Amino acid sequence: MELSQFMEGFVKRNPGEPEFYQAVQEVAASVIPYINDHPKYIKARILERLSEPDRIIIFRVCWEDDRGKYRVNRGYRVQHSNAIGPYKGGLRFHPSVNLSVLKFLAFEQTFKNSLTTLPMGSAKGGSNFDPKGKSEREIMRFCQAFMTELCKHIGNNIDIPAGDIGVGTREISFLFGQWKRLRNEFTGALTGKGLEFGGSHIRKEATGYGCAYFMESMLKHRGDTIKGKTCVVSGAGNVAVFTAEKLMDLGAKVVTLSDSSGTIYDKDGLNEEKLEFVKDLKLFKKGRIAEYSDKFDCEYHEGKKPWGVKCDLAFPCATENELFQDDAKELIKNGCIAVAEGANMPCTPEAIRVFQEERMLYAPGKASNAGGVAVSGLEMTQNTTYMAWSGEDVDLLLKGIMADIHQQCIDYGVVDGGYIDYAKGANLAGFKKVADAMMAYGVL
Ligand SMILES: NC(=O)C1=CN([C@@H]2O[C@H](COP(=O)(O)OP(=O)(O)OC[C@H]3O[C@@H](n4cnc5c(N)ncnc54)[C@H](OP(=O)(O)O)[C@@H]3O)[C@@H](O)[C@H]2O)C=CC1
Ligand SMILES: O=C(O)CCC(=O)C(=O)O
Repeated sequence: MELSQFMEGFVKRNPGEPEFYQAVQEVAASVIPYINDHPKYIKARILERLSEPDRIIIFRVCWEDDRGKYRVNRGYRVQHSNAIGPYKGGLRFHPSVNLSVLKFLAFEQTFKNSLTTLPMGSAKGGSNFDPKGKSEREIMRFCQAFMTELCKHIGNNIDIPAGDIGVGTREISFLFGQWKRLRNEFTGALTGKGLEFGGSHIRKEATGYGCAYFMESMLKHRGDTIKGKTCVVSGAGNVAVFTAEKLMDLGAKVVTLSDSSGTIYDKDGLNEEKLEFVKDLKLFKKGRIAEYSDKFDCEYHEGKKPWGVKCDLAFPCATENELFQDDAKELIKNGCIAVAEGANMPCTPEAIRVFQEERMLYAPGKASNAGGVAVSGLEMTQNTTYMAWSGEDVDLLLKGIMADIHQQCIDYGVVDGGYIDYAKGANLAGFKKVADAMMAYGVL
């Protein structure tokens, strides 16, 4: 099988979906040489089947704003694969949400969830609803309207949504409340819930903590450590702040955060007080990161990303395609030795090529940000056994899972000269488990 031939057919079947092409092409480039060596996968058309979602649900979400005006948004759930477990993946509320974005995210989730070692299939969903500037009551009404339709398609052993961009604990709480009301059952059909009603300790921290743990594993494998390193982090949401928190715990200096308006550059580095300010500002008050520079008197670069700042380690934690080829070159010029993706697909293919040609440590999101969904899996286990584990216990399990994912990347990712191609390793290890399950089921 040839990559170009496969992609030609794929693009024809999915017109106008650039993010989906990007994600599929990246995986197909790693997987095709492997399946050419294992023709049973070609005969079973596993790659064609794996790049076609099981099901896509699209629905109208009608709600009333605070002025009594009726509003209409579009809701989606892409149930990509339940080959190795129930559908599982986040919900995104952002004006940029469309089918291409959700299909790429659900596709990526397939390999990520496979890597976690837990029995989870893959999905992604959301809406083009923009939470910015909406009152809490508007957000609640929207979430209730969204769940009124979504509840017909999810459930404990069917599909278990969680948060993503624009969907944090507050939104999950509104969604879960409506689920419970409509279904008249208290089951853990969403993860990322509040601790009082079935949520897991460390879920909100897990994606960021896991990303820092993954970086620590990559550095350790090269005989190095996070301690003393200067780090640039993009974003200022859930993933970014908890990546920064764990990096600081591990002895690093974090000098940037950003949002869609600009970047703060704090030469002295964040500390506990500053990070608490950011959590309150971005996760609760939904303010702008520029307010950090007013409060702590540091540089603010309007409209800029953090990639021009001198650093040892970089963590893109905001959104897809936020780090381009020139940014990658700039990072290398400024001394950066390693990149771990907290976001999904934040580096463009050209940027990744630059990192890999330089033999830098580069961790793809499907490996380095898998800690979030892994702890979601642990939340599901706690819910179904009516248990609540301590934060220490969950953190220990998270560390073990991230170390296991790192090992899988090594097992499948060693290339010429001993360089670890973490992207290839993650794609192949993630692929093999799902593909073998599909083979076992026969023609489905
Ligand atoms: N939450 C989770 O558990 C997981 C999340 N991820 C991924 O991590 C990334 C961040 O998610 P999360 O932290 O949960 O989301 P949040 O909504 O908490 O934060 C998103 C952050 O990214 C910024 N951002 C969003 N869109 C853009 C854009 N188009 N350009 C520039 N900045 C942007 C936001 O800025 P602003 O405030 O201005 O909008 C905000 O700072 C996403 O790629 C997500 O898919 C991956 C694994 C798990
Ligand atoms: O916790 C989950 O189910 C999903 C998290 C997520 O959306 C992701 O891994 O991208």
